[in-house]
Amino acid sequence: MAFFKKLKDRLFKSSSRLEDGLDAIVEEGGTPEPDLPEPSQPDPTPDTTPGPKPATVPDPGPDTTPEPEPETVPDPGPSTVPEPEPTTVPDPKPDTTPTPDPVPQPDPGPQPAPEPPTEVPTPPSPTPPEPPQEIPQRPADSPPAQPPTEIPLDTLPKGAGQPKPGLLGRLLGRGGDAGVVRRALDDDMLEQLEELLIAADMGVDTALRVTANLAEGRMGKRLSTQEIKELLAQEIARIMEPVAKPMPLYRKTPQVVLVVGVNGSGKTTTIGKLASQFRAAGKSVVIAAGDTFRAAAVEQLQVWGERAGVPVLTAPEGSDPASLAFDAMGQAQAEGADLLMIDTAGRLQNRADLMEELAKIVRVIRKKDPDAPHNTLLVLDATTGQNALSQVETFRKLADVSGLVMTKLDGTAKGGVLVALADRFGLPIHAIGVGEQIDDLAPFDPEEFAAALTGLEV
Ligand SMILES: Nc1nc2c(ncn2[C@@H]2O[C@H](COP(=O)(O)OP(=O)(O)OP(=O)(O)O)[C@@H](O)[C@H]2O)c(=O)[nH]1
Repeated sequence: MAFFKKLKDRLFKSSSRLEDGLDAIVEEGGTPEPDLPEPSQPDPTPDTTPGPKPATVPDPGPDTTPEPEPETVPDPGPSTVPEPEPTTVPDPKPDTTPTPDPVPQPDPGPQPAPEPPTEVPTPPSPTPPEPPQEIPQRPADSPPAQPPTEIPLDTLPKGAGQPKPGLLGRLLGRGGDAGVVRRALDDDMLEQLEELLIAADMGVDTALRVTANLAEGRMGKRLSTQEIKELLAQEIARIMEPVAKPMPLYRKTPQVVLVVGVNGSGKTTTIGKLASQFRAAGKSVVIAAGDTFRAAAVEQLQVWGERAGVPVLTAPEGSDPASLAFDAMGQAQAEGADLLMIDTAGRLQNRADLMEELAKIVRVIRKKDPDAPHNTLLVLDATTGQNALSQVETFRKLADVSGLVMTKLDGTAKGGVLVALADRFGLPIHAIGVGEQIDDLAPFDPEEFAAALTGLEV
């Protein structure tokens, strides 16, 4: 609960925008009601059909998952989805050098994990090559240095997130504090709600979908701000649920995590935060400072490496990032590191160069492990709002993006963009950045997020 409060505080700008807007909408045509509001149930009024809106609306499922989403994998446990390792990355001829490393057996095996003391869910995974474990993400304040292998995130505000049993009941059943202002849901109000969600950067399609779902069966019903918040949170959580997936950890090491994103999106910071969490979970980590063209970026990464207690491999300014990645891979293998995190440049001004640079890094590390990189994380800055959508499109063309991290959700009124991203791309959201400190990377919990975004008290 404490963590939820922190998240809610951090998402203040987004939630207050929604909250203020909702108040204004409800007050505009609403009237205070004394005690019991709308008796709830089967309102005889024949308004079961959600009015004119739904027609416009894309309908819950059409393009939610535009691309096949490699998640063929059987979902083991809580939030472990393995992610089938796309291995699709553009690399026509990976084996310029033979180097047939001893390690790379496909290992389809779903065997139970021997190493972690705690229960590793290790599902019977038919498809994926590796049975991933769990991401070590932990709540900001959990103690470091045990190898929990299980995501401590469940220790968090579960209550906050769970579909609260009485939610609908409360919505429809009571909730009538004296003097609560309610407004009957009509087309005008729906339109205002759509506009509000669009203004919160949810995007047009998603805003339409959310309001249509909210309207279904409720046209003509009188709703208060609080009730609308609850309904919105419910809808948002429903959209986010499928993408809330921690970054999978594979047993095969070193697991290579390529981190991509435009300059300033928070790659370095996120690498530092992740490295710190992995370390806290008992994993050994090596970082490669792959943006060799910017000395400042390298220095910053070194600072984060120090904070996280993780070595940072660098190369002379202007040298070939692929060559650094290759060396780093060698070192990570030699040291028996669990994870190798590779920072990359984010220059989008010249996509051809960047694409070639990323492709070369991939080509080169595959000489040492044909399955690498095992994760390609795209780091997005929430303050860019809708621009994040085009960044995803661009980077998916440049690299085989396997998951997202959204940074700077604190201090922006554009938190709704995460909903748009989930709705549009269906890419796993591994974590969210809610500040500049090392602990300010939170696992992504859809219900907490939805509640925080809508300003719902939990
Ligand atoms: N408020 C806030 N600031 C963040 C967050 N994540 C990163 N930042 C800040 O964003 C700025 C850019 O972060 P970097 O990690 O340097 O971004 P980068 O993508 O590595 O940028 P380059 O090194 O230029 O490629 C820094 O000032 C960070 O402190 C976050 O979650 N919240």
